[in-house]
Amino acid sequence: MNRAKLDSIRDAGPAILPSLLQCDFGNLQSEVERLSDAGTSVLHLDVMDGHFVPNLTYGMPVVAGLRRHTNLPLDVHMMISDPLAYAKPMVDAGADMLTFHVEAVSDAVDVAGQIRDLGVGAGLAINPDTPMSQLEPALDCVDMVLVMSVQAGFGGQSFNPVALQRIRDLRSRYPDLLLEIDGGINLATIGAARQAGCDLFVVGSAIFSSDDYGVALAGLNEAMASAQGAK
Ligand SMILES: O=C(CO)[C@H](O)[C@H](O)COP(=O)(O)O
Ligand SMILES: [Co+2]
Repeated sequence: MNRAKLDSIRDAGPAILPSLLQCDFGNLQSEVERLSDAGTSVLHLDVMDGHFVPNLTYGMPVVAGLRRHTNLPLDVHMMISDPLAYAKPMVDAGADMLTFHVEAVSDAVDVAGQIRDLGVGAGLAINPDTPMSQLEPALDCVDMVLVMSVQAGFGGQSFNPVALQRIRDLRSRYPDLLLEIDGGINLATIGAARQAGCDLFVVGSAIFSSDDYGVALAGLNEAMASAQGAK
């Protein structure tokens, strides 16, 4: 199945993952081509159910449509109340990494195991207000931790620096764990996140507010690469 793509996500790091949340959904195929031409190596897809978060985006048909038009690995951020109900349909649609929220489930170890059994990577996300202790039981059972630097649900929010200390702590305890950060990442914040030890940087507004995705990505890559103390 898709675990080879998990390796390509891991190998891509440090990398910027465009979040399609703020793209032109009327021209999705062309948006993905523009991102691909600009050097994107992994796409981040925000799935919201209007229940776990007060916002609604898209589901399997859009993921499957993207899958038909790109070979890029698809990193699916599931902001939904019942991730297991949609895990297999999402994998069948073409997801390569399924990230669920620790706040949404009662047994993250079980959910991660069931996702991995589907042949894809399992990611575990945590909102800024949730105690890190909630991650503990599952940290040895996931392929990636997504540290939210905004409250999940909307693009265009301001970066919450609590994420930096969280990344630092996780990095010092788990040198090889894939770490992703999501929310408010831009030219002013990406360097600190890299310095903290992050591998994957989800970026929405800071790319889609630009007319030229190549220029936006080049600037972000430069800011990331020049951060001191990177892993
Ligand atoms: O998960 C998300 C929101 O819950 C998005 O991935 C994130 O907000 C990206 O957008 P921006 O860079 O504008 O913050
Ligand atoms: Co996201």
